[in-house]
Amino acid sequence: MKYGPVFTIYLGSLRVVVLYGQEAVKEALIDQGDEFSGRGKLALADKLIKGAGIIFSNGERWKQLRRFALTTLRNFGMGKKSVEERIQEEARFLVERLRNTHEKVHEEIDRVVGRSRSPCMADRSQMPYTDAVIHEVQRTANIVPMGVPHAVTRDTHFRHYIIPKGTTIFPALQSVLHDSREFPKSEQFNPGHFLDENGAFKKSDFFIPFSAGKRICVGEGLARMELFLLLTTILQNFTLKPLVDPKDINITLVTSFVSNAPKPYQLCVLPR
Ligand code: HEM
Repeated sequence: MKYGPVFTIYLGSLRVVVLYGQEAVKEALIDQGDEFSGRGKLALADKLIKGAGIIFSNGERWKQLRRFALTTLRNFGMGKKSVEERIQEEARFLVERLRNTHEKVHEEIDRVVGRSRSPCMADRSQMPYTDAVIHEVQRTANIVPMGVPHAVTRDTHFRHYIIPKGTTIFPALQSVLHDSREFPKSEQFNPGHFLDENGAFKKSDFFIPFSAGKRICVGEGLARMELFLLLTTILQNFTLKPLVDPKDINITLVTSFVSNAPKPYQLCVLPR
């Protein structure tokens, strides 16, 4: 089915506007960031969370909670050395307990990090292939395909629409992460989507698993640090071997609530 960049659907009696594709999502969440910074309603979240916490709060309360969260995360050292050390410790702990994503990742880890020390964030810039693999995992296994709902904070002129204040907005992150203009054969897992012809890492404006604009994920820096340090530490020490041929593993994601999760499957963790 072909969708336009802005369309309306009904979830029961709730009228919802969906933003589809990179241009519409960027225009709304970044260029008109203020208007689209409200949080939309989710019946289940209303029932369970009752508007508490950052994710489902709005207005002044949200601003204060967000400021507080960012300051606390910064004080805690998000994206800085102290957290890096804590994640390295966690990764070493994992390694102690456990002792092929791809040979190329192993090769890069052996060349840049070696076997005698823990990987650190400074290594990432010299490991374009590993960085591209992590980006491609997040792109293909996007855990929040429709984004978390937003709401417009006032009557908003967007393209040729007037969107009434309070309307729920779903920025369809999946439509950006799977845009075939940016990611040819977008349904296939291919780290080459994030590499240029010389094998250097290539940034993409279409890579938005953490969303964009004023409500962008507060934990992005921490999550990206964890993904890099945990994956590299595990692969530095182990080869992961599925019990069946990798092409027979069903990687279709299971959707529940607003999130996607991979199906569980078994693999062997072999010391290298
Ligand atoms: C791979 C891991 C993660 C992914 C893919 C992810 C993705 C997202 C997405 C898509 C949103 C919705 C943004 C929007 O409303 O447009 C979000 C919001 C949020 N995330 Fe994350 N997240 C991750 C990890 C984390 C971590 C580790 C933390 C905490 C340290 C965190 C804290 C939050 C908070 C507090 C919000 C709400 C922000 C707000 O409403 O202003 N996330 N995240």
